[in-house]
Amino acid sequence: MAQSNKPDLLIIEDDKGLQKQLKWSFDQYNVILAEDRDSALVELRRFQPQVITLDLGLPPDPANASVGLELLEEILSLSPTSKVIVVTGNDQREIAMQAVNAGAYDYYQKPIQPEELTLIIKRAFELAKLEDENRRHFQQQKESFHGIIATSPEMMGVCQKIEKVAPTDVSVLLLGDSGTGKELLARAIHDISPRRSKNMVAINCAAIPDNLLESELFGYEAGAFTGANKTTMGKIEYANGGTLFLDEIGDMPMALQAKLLRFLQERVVERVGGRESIPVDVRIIAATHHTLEDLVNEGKFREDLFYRLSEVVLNIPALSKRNGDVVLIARSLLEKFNRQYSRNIRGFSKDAVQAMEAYSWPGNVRELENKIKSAVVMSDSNQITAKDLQIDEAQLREMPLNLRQVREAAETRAIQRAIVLSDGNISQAAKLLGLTRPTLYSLMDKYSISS
Ligand SMILES: Nc1ncnc2c1ncn2[C@@H]1O[C@H](COP(=O)(O)OP(=O)(O)OP(=O)(O)O)[C@@H](O)[C@H]1O
Repeated sequence: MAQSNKPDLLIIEDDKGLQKQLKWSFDQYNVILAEDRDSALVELRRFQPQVITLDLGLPPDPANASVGLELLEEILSLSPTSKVIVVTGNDQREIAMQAVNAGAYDYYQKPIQPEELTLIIKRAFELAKLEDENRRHFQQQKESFHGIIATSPEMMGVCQKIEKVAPTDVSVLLLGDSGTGKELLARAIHDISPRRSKNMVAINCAAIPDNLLESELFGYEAGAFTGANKTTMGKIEYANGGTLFLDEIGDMPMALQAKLLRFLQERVVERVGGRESIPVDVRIIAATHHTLEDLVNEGKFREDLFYRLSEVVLNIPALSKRNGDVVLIARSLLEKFNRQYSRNIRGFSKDAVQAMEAYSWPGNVRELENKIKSAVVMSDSNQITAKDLQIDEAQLREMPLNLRQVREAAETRAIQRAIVLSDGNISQAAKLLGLTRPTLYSLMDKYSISS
């Protein structure tokens, strides 16, 4: 069933006639009806509506508000951000106040006038939206470090290193597969550095033909070659005072590597066809998905340049190696594309979350970005499903969902690490793990770990 982008409104009402009337009156919302406690809880879990109207007189005892008040508590504990408007009988003001005291957003006394109730509902939606935006904003500030969204220890470590290295002028080499965020990280380094008010200039050494790369980097004088009509500054000069980001440095031709090395040693550029030495002050950040040592061994990359560029090396882990990051980044991307394409998709279905966690993400964050963008544009529902993400099932990693298996794998890893860190000293390892020696021995026995 195709669903609309209308906001979900859950109406909990046991009077069939009234249900019909309300559904008809509120057609600007996606009205979900529930007639008793059980069906209300099912729909609440399914839709997590921002606004709910709750008639306190529910079966099995519609004359009494006790079932309704209990349900109100359950709703608020399951979905604390939902705005609940309680509906009571005309003579039940005291009960209505009790409900508001318990956390209901507002109350409305029967008989229902749809226009009046519409106003209260509309206000509740506006407030819910505002609160939602504030929460997301706060959450994003907490989780985003200069645009880098991360919660995994692996990426937290990278961010900490970036904070340390940024204020200095040392050359940084970022190593990681395509789409892992190398350019984003380079930008973060520039943004935190004292050079932030000057340019960060990025050049992709793999994307520019060899014969043009030199003039792109170093600039050229008028008449230096056919078509060089006027003297033009190169990227290095543009970055003066700021940062030069050399992406895919492993693809730089050997001849140019020599010229770059000379620049790094002397800190002056000579434009193509020029004689003047122009001093330039730039901080260099380079990145590659190649293993540069291999290229050095194969004679394709200069060893002396490699050492110049790699004063600090940061390894950027693949997305599949970042514990907990995929769903976090996916949520933030969903927000971004909802705004960009004026959609109102509320979240991801359970199977989408499972598929995202089990997928190997060979294209890393860029692939995640593409999949979410396409799902946001194409989805007919208010939730993104695994099918919307078009995740290739053959690429799903085996992920145990059985908690015992997960715990055992985690315990094995922690014990192995502790033993390595304490050089095989079991007393020391037990201390690190917060265990007694006999307990550690019995766990090592259980998981067949030797010291
Ligand atoms: N941790 C992250 N949080 C949010 N967005 C991210 C993150 N990492 C990467 N991205 C986004 O993913 C996309 C790809 O990142 P980026 O271009 O920095 O990767 P890259 O490693 O430089 O890729 P390539 O090697 O292919 O040039 C960008 O749109 C970037 O903003």
